[in-house]
Amino acid sequence: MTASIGIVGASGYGGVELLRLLAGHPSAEVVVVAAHSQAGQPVSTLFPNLPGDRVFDAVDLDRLSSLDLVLLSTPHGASLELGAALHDAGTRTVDLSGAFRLDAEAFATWYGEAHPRPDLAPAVYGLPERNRAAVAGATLVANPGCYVTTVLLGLLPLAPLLVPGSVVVDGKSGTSGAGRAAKDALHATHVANSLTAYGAPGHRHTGEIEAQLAAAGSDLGPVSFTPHLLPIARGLLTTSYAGLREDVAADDVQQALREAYADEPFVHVLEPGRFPVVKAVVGSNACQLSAVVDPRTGRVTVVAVTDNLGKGAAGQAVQNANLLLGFEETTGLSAIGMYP
Ligand SMILES: NC(=O)C1=CN([C@@H]2O[C@H](COP(=O)(O)OP(=O)(O)OC[C@H]3O[C@@H](n4cnc5c(N)ncnc54)[C@H](OP(=O)(O)O)[C@@H]3O)[C@@H](O)[C@H]2O)C=CC1
Ligand SMILES: CC(=O)N[C@@H](CCC(=O)OP(=O)(O)O)C(=O)O
Repeated sequence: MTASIGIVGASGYGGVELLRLLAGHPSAEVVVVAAHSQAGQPVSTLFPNLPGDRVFDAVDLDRLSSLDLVLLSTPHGASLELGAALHDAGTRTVDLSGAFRLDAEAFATWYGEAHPRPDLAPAVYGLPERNRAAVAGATLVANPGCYVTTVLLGLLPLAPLLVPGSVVVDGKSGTSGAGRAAKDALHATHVANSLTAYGAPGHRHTGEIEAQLAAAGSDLGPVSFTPHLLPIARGLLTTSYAGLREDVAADDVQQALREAYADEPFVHVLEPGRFPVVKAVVGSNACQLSAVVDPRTGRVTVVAVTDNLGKGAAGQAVQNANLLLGFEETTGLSAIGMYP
């Protein structure tokens, strides 16, 4: 079977990565590449890695709802509208934005606006390593945030071992995490040879991390999260610190991680003392992580890396699409990272 796929937001960074990945997918045909301001423009003008004469389509909901699956790689405002309409039409949809990741109350807190469709908030949370059965049966899937994916893959297996209120997360992202729209702070002259923090306290991903830890049965209370902007195009590294409960040994930490990911194709646990490298996962759907326990402080430090456009966005969206369409979960995602 070949599935007909539509991408909305194809002219953005998530969109171009979806196009790249799906070009290598044996059972998916991308029949709609919809954009907003770029509709009518040749794809290759924006994205030289996609030569040819294909032109960005305009958004046509009737056309989209006739497809096997739609990927929304749009700002959350557009996703709120399109995701709800596609859900109501019964069209399987993966939304890469934050529109449907939180319940309505948390959405209002972290996004500063009322959710227009509380009945869809939250949709099925598309972290396959935790939720693959629910994803497979869903109509609307909320793809997790890039920082959140990276943090959760490290913290979720350890959550029962941690002290509530003790979680501190430091995240660092390449500039493609902010999307294609030119922003002064992302200009090469600001970013190159530099490093800065932003958005703390109160970055939206804080609420998503807290909600997912609680949904997994480990309400660890408020989390401190500070993101930083790395002078690289893509790739993301998170360092999470948390206090360990009194009777937890360093071996318990390693065992929890190994057990959680023994059979996972995309999550690789490194031995303690080996730290993951961003470059090793760029271009792939992988997450690499490792944890070390400091007996002096009683805290664990978990370091994890992903490609923000891979496992942090488009790669994970393809993984979710495979589950929704009944394909092998890894289809089209076999590329390993580029190194050096
Ligand atoms: N970049 C990343 O690493 C990650 C991004 N995300 C999320 O994925 C989504 C896409 O991000 P990203 O690709 O980086 O963003 P970009 O800014 O690069 O792209 C946004 C896309 O949305 C389109 N768009 C804007 N407004 C509308 C609208 N009203 N209707 C239809 N399409 C619209 C744009 O079209 P046009 O250019 O033609 O105007 C463009 O194709 C966002 O919600 C983002 O938060 C999630 C995880 C990681
Ligand atoms: C570098 C950079 O600016 N990163 C973005 C990543 C967030 C993102 O992409 O948003 P969602 O995953 O929630 O949709 C930011 O911090 O806002």
